[in-house]
Amino acid sequence: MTTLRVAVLGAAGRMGRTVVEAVQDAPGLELVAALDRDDDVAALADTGAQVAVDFTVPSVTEANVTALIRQGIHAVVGTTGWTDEALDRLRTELAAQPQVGVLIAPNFALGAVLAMRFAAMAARWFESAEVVELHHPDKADAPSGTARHTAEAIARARSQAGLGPMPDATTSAADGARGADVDGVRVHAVRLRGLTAHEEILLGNPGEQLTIRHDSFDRVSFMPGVLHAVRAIGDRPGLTVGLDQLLDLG
Ligand SMILES: NC(=O)c1ccc[n+]([C@@H]2O[C@H](COP(=O)([O-])OP(=O)(O)OC[C@H]3O[C@@H](n4cnc5c(N)ncnc54)[C@H](O)[C@@H]3O)[C@@H](O)[C@H]2O)c1
Ligand SMILES: O=C(O)C1=N[C@H](C(=O)O)CCC1
Repeated sequence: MTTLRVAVLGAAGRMGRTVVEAVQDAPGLELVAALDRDDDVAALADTGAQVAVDFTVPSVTEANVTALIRQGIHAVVGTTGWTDEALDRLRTELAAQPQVGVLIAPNFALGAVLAMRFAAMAARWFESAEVVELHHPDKADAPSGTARHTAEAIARARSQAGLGPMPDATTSAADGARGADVDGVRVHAVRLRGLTAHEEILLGNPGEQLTIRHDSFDRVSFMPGVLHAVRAIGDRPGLTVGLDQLLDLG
């Protein structure tokens, strides 16, 4: 079996530390670099890294991934905060390095990926849908990348089914009381000590409710998805958004 040389960016962080351990324990993978703030991503090719995993912060991840692409290193990215404009800039970078693969995924937990898929399947059959995400209070961004991705998928499914705006008679609300509006879907963010990463999708019809809930109790929940992506990304040139694209979900 040939060994795949892997680097981790954000290696001192909560996710980075877990990824470092997972890569060290994974058959067929070799950890060749563990970088954090102040390390030089632009010199990573010197380590022989073939794939780099980025769990850093939204303000630096685009510069990191751009540096990886320019060195011909595949990227598996869990850092949140990506905008459509930033994704377009990556596509432009990738056009000049057509052999390089980049995966950007807001959530690597297999259950979370399925919850998003189930929510998108269900969305067209319900009058109302709202998303509640619940995370540890050390998280920088709100709403979570996963909740944004979920809300966008619900909005897309509703639009494709010809559904209009959801019923909501609110005419007066305190700031934030109705959550953030993501493509017309309300998203509510809870920050609570003791939590890790959780999401509930609430779908309502007259007389019934469907709740789809996923809980990550520990960061090890993200590792099977990360390792799967590390092994798969070299065969998937270009930009891929969402781990579901690598799971053969149909
Ligand atoms: N996709 C997923 O499944 C998933 C799961 C958990 C967290 N996340 C996301 O991953 C990101 C990191 O989360 P976390 O909880 O590990 O955060 P964290 O704050 O614990 O870790 C971030 C690390 O990045 C480092 N860093 C900052 N600038 C850097 C740079 N220029 N180069 C290299 N490293 C740098 C920091 O020093 C820190 O060690 C967040 O955006 C979070 O939302 C995604
Ligand atoms: O702990 C975090 O931060 C997480 N961020 C991701 C998000 O924003 O969706 C995924 C879950 C954990």
